[in-house]
Amino acid sequence: GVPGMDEILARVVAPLPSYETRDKSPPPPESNSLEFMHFYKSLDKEDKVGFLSKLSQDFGVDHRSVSELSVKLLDTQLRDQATILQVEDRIRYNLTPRYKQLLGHISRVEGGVKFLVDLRADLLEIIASKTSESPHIRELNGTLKGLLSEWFSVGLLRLERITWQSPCEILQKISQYEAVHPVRNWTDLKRRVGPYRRCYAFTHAAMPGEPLVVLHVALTEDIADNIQSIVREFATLDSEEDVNKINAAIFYSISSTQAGLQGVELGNYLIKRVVRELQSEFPHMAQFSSLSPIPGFSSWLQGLLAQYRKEGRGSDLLSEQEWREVEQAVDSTPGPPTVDSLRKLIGTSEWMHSERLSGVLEPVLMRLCAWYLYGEKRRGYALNPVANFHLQNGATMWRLNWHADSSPRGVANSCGIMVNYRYFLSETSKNSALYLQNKVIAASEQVLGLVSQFQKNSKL
Ligand SMILES: CC(C)(COP(=O)(O)OP(=O)(O)O)[C@@H](O)C(=O)NCCC(N)=O
Repeated sequence: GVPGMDEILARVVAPLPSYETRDKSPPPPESNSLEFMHFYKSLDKEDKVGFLSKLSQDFGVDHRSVSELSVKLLDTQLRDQATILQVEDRIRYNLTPRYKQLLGHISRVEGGVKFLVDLRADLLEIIASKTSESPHIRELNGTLKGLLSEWFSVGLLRLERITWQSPCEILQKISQYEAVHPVRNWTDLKRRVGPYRRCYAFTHAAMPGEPLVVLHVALTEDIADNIQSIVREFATLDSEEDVNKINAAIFYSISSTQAGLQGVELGNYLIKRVVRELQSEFPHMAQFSSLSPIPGFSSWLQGLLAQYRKEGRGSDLLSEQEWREVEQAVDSTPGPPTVDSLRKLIGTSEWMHSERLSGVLEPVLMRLCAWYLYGEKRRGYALNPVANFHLQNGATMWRLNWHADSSPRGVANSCGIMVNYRYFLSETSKNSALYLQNKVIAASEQVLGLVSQFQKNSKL
């Protein structure tokens, strides 16, 4: 245990005022919140778990009073509506965890909201790492997520466009937070906020100077099919005159910066907000799409090949013709190629530089990748987290792009393939509902065609 923990909790976590005095009791002194924050920050990770367990378990809902009131409600079922509503309101009030009042008080002191965002990040880490399986910890996380969702609702967020004239401390953070295509140097960063580019972030008054989620956009003639043309291109010297070179907005990187705001859907709101911003700047713009990585495809593929080999079904993955082509292309290994030679082939990036080999592998890898994105599920939703994110937003799985990312990371993670999730504005809310409720994936003819090729080949 943590010395002084019980004492500080009993003193600082004010009891829930009685139902009768709920609107009349003054808030506890700000010093209580400040002391709580200071104490918590002084704890090491292990003690934080103990502290949060105690807070959530002993300072939550008074279960006895709720059950007593529930019995009363059963009695009054026969009474008039007013009485029933009264008892229900008492139950509603008594279902407020005692610590929820404390969280509200903390949010009103300087730096309190940021403290609570970081506290939720601790809770999420405790839950994800199964350090604690306590249902009270999960309940505390749920309560805090509810409060954060209210405080960070889209109406209270500020959209900021980041340019080369933005303060250095913001530009530095944009560079540091970039999670998808790491910024290499100042020149690289300058290009990402320069001509034919846009960079937007949501900020919140309670966390000044902190970009909560960052979206990088490329303004292009049509929907980009490779990332090098976006992040590798030498800075275009001309300014952004040529407006008819701008017909499409490509979201090529989005990153949330606060782990504690996971589940608050900031990225989705930012994309929709930026679309509106770009439509007002470029009224004729009609194409909005991501250019997304496919993290996890290569490792999934290695697993699939191993599984097929174990089950002796290796030959199912490729047609006779394709196996022969692979055999000819890798003339080094004697005898007919096996799944192993295919695994070795894909294990390095050599094949990318051989015109012949990549020609042979293209149809195979494209249909396997289409299946990975469209067919592989986790609890019914897309297994790939980036696909799941865009599909939840209502985007359409629109186009797989071969040789889209020739960087070592791109080849290692997804055999160089990237995917466009396209935002057809009139369809996003319908697609999002169909996906979330019925787990239906909106996909284009190209994607569905590749998926059916996989299914024909693998007799799945
Ligand atoms: C993709 C992101 C921005 C989605 O964030 P958000 O919209 O807040 O979703 P959620 O965290 O509320 O589920 C977030 O998951 C993230 O930063 N992922 C790592 C970088 C990436 N783009 O995959």
